[in-house]
Amino acid sequence: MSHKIAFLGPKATFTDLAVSRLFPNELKMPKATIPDCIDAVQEGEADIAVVPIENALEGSVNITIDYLIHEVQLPIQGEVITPIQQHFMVHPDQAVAGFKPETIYSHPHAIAQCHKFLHKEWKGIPCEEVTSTAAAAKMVSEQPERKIAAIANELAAEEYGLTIVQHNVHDYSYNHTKFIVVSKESVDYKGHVTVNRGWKTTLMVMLPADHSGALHQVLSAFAWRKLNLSKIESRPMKTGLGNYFFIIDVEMALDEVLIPGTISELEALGCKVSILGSYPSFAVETAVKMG
Ligand SMILES: O=C(O)C(=O)C[C@]1(C(=O)O)C=C[C@@H](O)C=C1
Repeated sequence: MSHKIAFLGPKATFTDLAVSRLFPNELKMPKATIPDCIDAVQEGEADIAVVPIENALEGSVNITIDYLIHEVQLPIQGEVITPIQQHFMVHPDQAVAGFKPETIYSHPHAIAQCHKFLHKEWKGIPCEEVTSTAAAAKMVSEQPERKIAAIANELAAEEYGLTIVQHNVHDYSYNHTKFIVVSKESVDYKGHVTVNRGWKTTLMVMLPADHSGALHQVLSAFAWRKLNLSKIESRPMKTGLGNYFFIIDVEMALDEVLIPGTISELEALGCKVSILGSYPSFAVETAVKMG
C-alpha cells in the first residue's frame, strides 16, 4: 500500500523535490504550511510529513522545531539534506528589457538566502513573504499583468510557466537545506536515491532553573562518553525571558548503553530530557530535478 506524504506545497517547492528523492513512489499531499503538514500526520490524514528544519545560510526553521516541541509531539524518523538553488523568475509577458519589479515574492528563508543579490540588484524593491517558494511562483503566474517576480527553484519555473531571468541568485554557493521526516511509525527507505550518512539521535534537554554550570555539565555528559554532537541549539520555552530548552543532535543511533547512560546522568542533574527521534540521515548530492 502506498503511503501518503504531507509536504509544504504547492507542487514544486524544495520540500516537494526532497520528497520525490526520498519517496519516489508514494502519494504526495501538498499542504499550505508546516503546521498543516505535521497536523495531517497527527490526525491520521497522512502517514508521513516532510518539512524543512535547517538551512546552511539562514539557520533553523523555527516553526518546525517549535511546533514539534510545543504543539504536536511526533518522532523524527529520518532526515535528508538537499542542495538549494534559487532563481529569479517572472511571468513571460514581463520578461522584457528594462523590467523592474514592484514587488518580489518568496518564502522568508529563500528571501534570506538571497539578501546580497536583492540588495545589489533590487535595492528598495519590497520583498513579500509567502508560504513557500512555489506559492510565490504560482502567484506570479496567475497575475501576468503585474510587474512582480518570484524567487523559487527551476521546477517551479517549469511547473508555473515562468521565465528565469537570473539563475543561482542565492548568496553563497554552499546552500543546502535539511528536511526531517516525521511519522508515528518507523519508515522504510527502500528505493531512495540518496547517500546514507549514518544515524543520528535528537534529544530535547531542559536545564534545571538557576543551576550554575548546568550547560557545562550537560555537555560533559556527552563529552566523556565521546559522543559526537553535530548540533546544539537553544529555543525559548515560551514561559519567561531567559527560559530555554536545547535541541542536541548526537551522531549515533540510540543504543542501550551510551545514550541511555547520558540521559540518566542529565536527569540526575535535574534536567528534563526527551528523545525526539533516532533516525537515518540521507544526502542528495546533486541539485534535484524530478523525472
Ligand atoms: O518554499 C519552499 O520551497 C520550501 O520548501 C521551504 C524552504 C524552507 O522553509 O527553508 C525549503 C528550502 C529552502 O531553504 C527554502 C524554503
